[in-house]
Amino acid sequence: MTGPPPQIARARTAVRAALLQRLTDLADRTDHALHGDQADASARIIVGLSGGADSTALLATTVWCARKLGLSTHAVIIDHGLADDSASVAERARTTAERVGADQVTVRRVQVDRDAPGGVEQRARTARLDALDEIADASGALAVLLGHTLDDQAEQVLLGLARGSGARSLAGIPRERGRILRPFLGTGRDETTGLWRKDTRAICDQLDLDIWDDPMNEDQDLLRVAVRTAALPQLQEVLGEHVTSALVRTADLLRDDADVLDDLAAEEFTAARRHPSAEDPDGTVLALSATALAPLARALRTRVLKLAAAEAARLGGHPSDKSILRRQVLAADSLLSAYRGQGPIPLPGRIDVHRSNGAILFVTTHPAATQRRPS
Ligand SMILES: Nc1ncnc2c1ncn2[C@@H]1O[C@H](COP(=O)(O)OP(=O)(O)OP(=O)(O)O)[C@@H](O)[C@H]1O
Repeated sequence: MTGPPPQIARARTAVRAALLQRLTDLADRTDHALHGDQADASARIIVGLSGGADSTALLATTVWCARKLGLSTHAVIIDHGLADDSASVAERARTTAERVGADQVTVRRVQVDRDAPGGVEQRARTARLDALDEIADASGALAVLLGHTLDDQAEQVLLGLARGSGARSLAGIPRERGRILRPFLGTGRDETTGLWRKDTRAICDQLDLDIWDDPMNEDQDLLRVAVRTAALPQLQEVLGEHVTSALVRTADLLRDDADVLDDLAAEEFTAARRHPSAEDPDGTVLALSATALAPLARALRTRVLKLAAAEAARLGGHPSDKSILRRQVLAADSLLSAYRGQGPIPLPGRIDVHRSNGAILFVTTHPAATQRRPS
């Protein structure tokens, strides 16, 4: 007896591993005993289906694996309403989902404002993830699976390098965040545990599945398209075919480093934080001990400062979606590493950072909070 083609076998291993890991994590957290390999038969796995090759291959594989594990599969197709034919594309995906045997199929229309400032692509993504989240909440889904591939990962790392990003950003797209899982990114142990775009296409060919190539992919996210169609192929020509695998490996190595550094920084942040003082009973001024932070390595100091800035913005009611620029972090860090009476240093989220009496103070400049600002 011959087994399935290698791409299908690899996809099954990847999806099964991701689902089992999720079930184990949930069982550890809730102390629910798993009955061998089997879980609650009504437990749902949502698959985000665009109708493209990646998510179609993911759905077909998930239906197969979920049945073996006693789980049910719910395909969710988000219609962003951005193209004239978006409803018929969604219906086409619904037909495919029914054909591969999804237990439930939902098409959800979302509103995406085409004319608002900022990228329409980003707004569509946010609306899509919000809708998936809402549907997952409503059905109590155990996991939401997305079809990102190793090619997406390599592109993400290259885009990060082009921006001069640090370890967290070069760690790329996470395999798992809460209930969101991306099984085709593999386990991280080596790239052969994941799937490339050519593999998902091969799976759809082998299973004779109808797939839809999004024409908007070509003009929406221009930088990403340039990386996909020009930069990466050229890099492969000059440096060798292996370059995409190498970029994926870089993401895996840096994710390990970033995880350790972020954990350490969170511990240092907690240890350096001073409790609300008499002058600031509401705790809207966030204070850190400068003496505790100064001896730390810069990689830790800057992470602690970023954590503090995010927390201060939250306390002040101005969580910022702008990330802090490197030069802003270094300016704040100079209050620790090269203090000569400088400051205040402005940061996103309407924060000013001062040094005073052996403390680094993050003060929100929101009018309601300014009244409580220390002198
Ligand atoms: N219209 C859609 N409906 C449901 N799921 C979708 C839709 N579009 C994309 N997805 C899911 O998201 C995955 C990634 O798609 P794509 O690469 O187009 O998104 P992206 O915008 O890069 O996503 P991300 O922001 O997560 O990186 C798909 O494989 C699929 O699982």
